[in-house]
Amino acid sequence: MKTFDELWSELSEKAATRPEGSGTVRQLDAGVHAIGKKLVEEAAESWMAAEHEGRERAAEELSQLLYHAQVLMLACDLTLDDVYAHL
Ligand SMILES: N=c1c2ncn([C@@H]3O[C@H](COP(=O)(O)OP(=O)(O)OP(=O)(O)O)[C@@H](O)[C@H]3O)c2ncn1[C@@H]1O[C@H](COP(=O)(O)O)[C@@H](O)[C@H]1O
Repeated sequence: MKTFDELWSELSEKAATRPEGSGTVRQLDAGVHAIGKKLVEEAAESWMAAEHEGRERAAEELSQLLYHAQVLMLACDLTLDDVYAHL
């Protein structure tokens, strides 16, 4: 298990060091359009899971939504503070 902040640190490090085999690096290389599509897909899957598949599946899909939101932030060169400024 990891927190949102821990995941952010891990993904920031991956983006900077670009280790071989990282799915995050692969997605960053695919670009904002591809990452955005993935984010929307995970949002839809979260919605469907919440409405039809129960708490555990909703939690799983929402975790993927958070992951892809962080990847999109990295692709846009945004920091957590940039986003938090709008909360
Ligand atoms: N939390 C996640 C995470 N959540 C979702 N995903 C990605 O999102 C995909 C989930 O999408 P789907 O369920 O739609 O599955 P899928 O359609 O089979 O996936 P794809 O074919 O689109 O890859 C997974 O295959 C992963 O590629 C994640 N990939 C990585 N992480 C974490 O990110 C960290 C860094 O990962 P790497 O960059 O791969 O080392 C690690 O700690 C991981 O735990």
